[in-house]
Amino acid sequence: MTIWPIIPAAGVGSRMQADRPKQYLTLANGLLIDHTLRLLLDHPACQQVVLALATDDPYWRGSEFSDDARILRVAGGQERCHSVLNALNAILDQAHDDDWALVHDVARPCLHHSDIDALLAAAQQHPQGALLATPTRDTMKRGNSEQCVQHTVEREQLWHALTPQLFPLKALHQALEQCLAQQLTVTDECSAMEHMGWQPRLVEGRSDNIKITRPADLALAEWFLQQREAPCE
Ligand SMILES: Nc1ccn([C@@H]2O[C@H](COP(=O)(O)OP(=O)(O)OP(=O)(O)O)[C@@H](O)[C@H]2O)c(=O)n1
Ligand SMILES: C[C@](O)(CO)[C@H](O)COP(=O)(O)O
Repeated sequence: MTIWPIIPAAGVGSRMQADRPKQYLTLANGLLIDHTLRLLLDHPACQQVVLALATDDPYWRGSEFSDDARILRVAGGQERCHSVLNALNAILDQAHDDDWALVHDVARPCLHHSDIDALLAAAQQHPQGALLATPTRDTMKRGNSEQCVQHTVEREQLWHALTPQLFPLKALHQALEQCLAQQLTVTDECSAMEHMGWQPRLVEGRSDNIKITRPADLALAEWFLQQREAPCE
């Protein structure tokens, strides 16, 4: 059984409002993309990485991993789900039936190996796959188009989906293909598996595994990354 790490990194980072895609911003003395690549490649289960990059990405050559043979580059797609499907298509003929895909956003550089280990352990016990998630802490509201409260959402068993998400590779490929053929909205791999009737395991992950999305996320991520280098680490 092989784990295939897939990193969707072909986004433009529009919500970040920066002069370049957010994965190429510098945090804690390194490119965001390099922090994410390094943490995955340093994990024993990740011998190589399938990296989906924008076809016109001029920044990749600035990565310290741009010549790293452990990275298989594939063309990203219009949306995140298309980038992930392109990555799966690129490796499908090499994959065995018992291989798994571990999909992790490049925009989540603060991931810890302990969470990867917990996810791998959970998936060994749960054939329908698993994803890192954190329980919601706040009272949740559903708003309307006027940004007024429609109702309070029951928060019992309400989770924030994170990444990595870990699924049998060929099942994920089939699920994504079917969802995209039906033009279903798929914002994470778990959504596609749910459409197939699967019930993946929720694995509680660290709340510092944030997705860098908006400018305010940068300072927090910088601090988290600096803590990783703290002597006690
Ligand atoms: N066509 C796309 C869009 C997004 N992603 C990746 O999917 C992850 C999560 O997406 P998001 O945080 O939304 O990144 P962006 O799409 O770049 O951000 P925005 O929505 O603000 O433009 C990111 O690592 C991003 O690079 C991708 O590989 N291909
Ligand atoms: C995959 C994800 O990070 C899980 O929370 C999230 O769905 C990505 O969403 P985005 O809009 O592509 O950032």
